[in-house]
Amino acid sequence: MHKTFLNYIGGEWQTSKSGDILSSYNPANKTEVVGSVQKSTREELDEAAAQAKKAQKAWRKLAGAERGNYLYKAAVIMEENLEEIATTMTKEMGKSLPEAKGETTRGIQILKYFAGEGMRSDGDVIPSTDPSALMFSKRVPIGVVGVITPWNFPVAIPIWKIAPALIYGNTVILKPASEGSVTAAKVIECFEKADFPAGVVNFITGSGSVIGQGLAENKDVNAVTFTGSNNVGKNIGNIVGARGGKYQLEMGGKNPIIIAEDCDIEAAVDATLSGGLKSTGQKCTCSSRVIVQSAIYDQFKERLIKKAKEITVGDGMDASTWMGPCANEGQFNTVKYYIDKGKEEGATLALGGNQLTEGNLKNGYYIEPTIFDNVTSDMTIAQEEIFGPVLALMKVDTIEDAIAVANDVEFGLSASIFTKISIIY
Ligand SMILES: NC(=O)c1ccc[n+]([C@@H]2O[C@H](COP(=O)([O-])OP(=O)(O)OC[C@H]3O[C@@H](n4cnc5c(N)ncnc54)[C@H](O)[C@@H]3O)[C@@H](O)[C@H]2O)c1
Ligand SMILES: O=CCCC(=O)C(=O)O
Repeated sequence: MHKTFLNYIGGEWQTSKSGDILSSYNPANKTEVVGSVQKSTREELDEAAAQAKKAQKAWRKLAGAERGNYLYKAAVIMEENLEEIATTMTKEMGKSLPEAKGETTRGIQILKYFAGEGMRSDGDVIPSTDPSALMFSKRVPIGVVGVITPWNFPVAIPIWKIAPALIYGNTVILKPASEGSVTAAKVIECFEKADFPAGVVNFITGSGSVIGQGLAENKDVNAVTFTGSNNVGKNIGNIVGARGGKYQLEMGGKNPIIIAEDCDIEAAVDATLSGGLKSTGQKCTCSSRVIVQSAIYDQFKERLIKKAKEITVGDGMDASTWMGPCANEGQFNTVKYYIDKGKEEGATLALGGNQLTEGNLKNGYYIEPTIFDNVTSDMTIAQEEIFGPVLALMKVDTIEDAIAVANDVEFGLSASIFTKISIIY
């Protein structure tokens, strides 16, 4: 029997007056409901903002060390619940259980790090030309911070936004992506158990266009921190900026991995598969453009395909699974769209490209590890973020060409290179 989670506003778990819920389904087993959350209204968001504003007055006055104690306590409670949180994550968005445990551990470490931040220097003394002047900078809270997060890292991303905001005396309202909301609710339960004062940590679920947009528009929300897709992020930045609020946007990527001719090919193959296909390619940092020097192109491609064929695809809860399903139906359809687009535009499908339907796989959103060959920069699959298990192999002659191809996209997020020489560019 699955559980329906409530909003957490002003220190109380509350049912939405809408009477509607949103359910999260297991992408490895489409008919299994992992849990449900509230489909909240704009009025409930306004209430959360008012509560957060009220609570911030006292929260900002606590010593940093005292705020740090709350964060540390939440981290310890999360540690006690690590297994449950990670299992929920795997069931809700499909990443393998070891990856989900790794992410939960990362969230705990981030909380502990920021707990310590309450005892570290929070400013600088700056030399002045006037000997009688004391010039200094000091970090001060902004007020209420709205936190809008995606589904691909449903623990680490909310925490890496919430923890720094809280330690400096801000209060927060978290609105997670619907497809990661049940996992996020379990994290918020740990914050509740850590006894944060009412209104310091608030949690509200619902659609992006109502609750996400509402956070961007609400004047009591002094800053918005967002991670997600480019279009949504740009819209949020415009809305918050227009009302004089502060905003922070972390968005998509189309990241290159350069394979130089002098590299250790086995190490480069392993890194390409891990960087491109772990979490089913659903990372902003996923290295989806594999730029290979022509001298080793065929050798590298052959090794890459051979090892990619060995990848075990399945339910993230199975110990033998290396790669899970796409996180949801929308993402599954997007990946299929880009595979068709790659074929249409003349890239050669060197491996995969199909839905997997054998045995239990038929119940989930599974796509084979997919490798395209002969990809050029003008193709859509070389320019747009796919967010799926699809690698694009691109052949270049020189390192200079490789760097030019690597830079030939509108994105700039992460990049890697496999070589034995130092490159100064
Ligand atoms: N740069 C990074 O650190 C980073 C990290 C993780 C994910 N991402 C990016 O996130 C994307 C995948 O995540 P996603 O599909 O959840 O992204 P998304 O943009 O669809 O959703 C992100 C969040 O925004 C909310 N939202 C949707 N519409 C909104 C609106 N009109 N106004 C306000 N909020 C709205 C969603 O409900 C969700 O909480 C990818 O592009 C990926 O690269 C980036
Ligand atoms: O999806 C974006 C976050 C990427 C990340 O944290 C990672 O690759 O570990």
